[in-house]
Amino acid sequence: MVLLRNGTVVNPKTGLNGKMDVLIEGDKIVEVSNSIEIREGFQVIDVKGNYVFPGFIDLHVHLREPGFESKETIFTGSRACAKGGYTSVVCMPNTSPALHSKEVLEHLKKIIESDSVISIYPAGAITMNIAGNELSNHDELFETGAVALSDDGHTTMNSDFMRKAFLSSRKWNRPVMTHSEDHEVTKAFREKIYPTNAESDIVERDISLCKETNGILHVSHVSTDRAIDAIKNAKNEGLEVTGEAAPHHFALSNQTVDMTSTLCKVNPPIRSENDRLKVVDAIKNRIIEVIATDHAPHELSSKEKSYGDASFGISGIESAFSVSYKALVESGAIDLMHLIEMLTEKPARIARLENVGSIEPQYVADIVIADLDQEVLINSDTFVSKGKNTPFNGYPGKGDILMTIHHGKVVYSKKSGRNYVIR
Ligand SMILES: NC(=O)N[C@@H](CC(=O)O)C(=O)O
Ligand SMILES: [Zn+2]
Repeated sequence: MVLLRNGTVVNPKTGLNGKMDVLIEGDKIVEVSNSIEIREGFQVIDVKGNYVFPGFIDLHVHLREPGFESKETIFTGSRACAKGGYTSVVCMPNTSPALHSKEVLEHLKKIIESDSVISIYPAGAITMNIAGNELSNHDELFETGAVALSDDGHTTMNSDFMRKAFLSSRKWNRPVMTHSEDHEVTKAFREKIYPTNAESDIVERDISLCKETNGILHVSHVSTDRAIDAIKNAKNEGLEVTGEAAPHHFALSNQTVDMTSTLCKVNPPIRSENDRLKVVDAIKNRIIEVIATDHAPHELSSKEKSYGDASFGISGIESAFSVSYKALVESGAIDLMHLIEMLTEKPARIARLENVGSIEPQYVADIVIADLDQEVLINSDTFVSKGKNTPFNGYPGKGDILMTIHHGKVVYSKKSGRNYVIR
């Protein structure tokens, strides 16, 4: 039995916010109450002065395996997630081979079982090779454990295939997760920043297909004014449409970073201050309900190229919490409970993950302990991810992850447990 003592528990699902002890037995939480008596055989971790949250859940990460092991592996990526406070993530299918068949998903599952320190749930590809030419077998993907369908950066341009994906989403009660980018528009912008309409047009198309098919849509990394309006209207109409935002879209804008640097090259792009403020506003108003990192690790050599040739993406899982706490809570946009809801309860609900995302009896013991007084200057040299590609170097974050517990086991501890008195 492990007893987390004297911490401040913030748990959006039950509305709990206060000093509480948490008792863990094996991989489950068994008790949450004001004061739990220490009994023989308890391992006590005194977390006085620190916060206790449900383990974070990220609906959009790229862990690169199989196929791109020089960028990240399940081994390195899962440890990077643990260091960021994440205990469950949904990994995107743009691997090689793509996550488009039972065979590939089963192969990935084996790697996860042997190498991962956290829970990793795959998103299956909508089309074979995420190439947009042939549908994958959605039933087979869901039967093999996919929690969503997505072609991610390779937007499914064929509307009929998208219709089929939405019909599968309703049949399996699982979301289609879309990276919205009209390739007909962006192909003319190879050397330049992609325009907002490339995103907004596809979000509008997908919402209308979702409506027509009664599907389930989760819009990934939303970054434009018009996409947000479309999601807001869809929600008002009662459609099952949700949206997520990435830290680089609500914390950075083209006013604050050097947009010619390839470290800022990401899809969708970092946009104007007006778009950034609109994303923050949509978070405040719960039009955007989830924070997802779009963790996209790359070797630095693929960034040390001309702008047009460099890879898109930001390695974001290890900076996400400090950046989000600083940019959203310290700035006064939202309160701590709301931030934790966006990192735990809401993503659990959207991905239909059961018994995670809350600190309550019978839930899985996925827990993160944080020091919210700690300033954290983001420094990619400290990343355990293979991807050091971030525009956040030097960003003055706030809030440090001290310990991450997955299924009752400590999978990350800032100083190998020495932060705490363990008796
Ligand atoms: N988001 C990114 O900028 N990059 C993603 C791919 C993608 O979604 O386009 C990646 O896999 O690196
Ligand atoms: Zn994407």
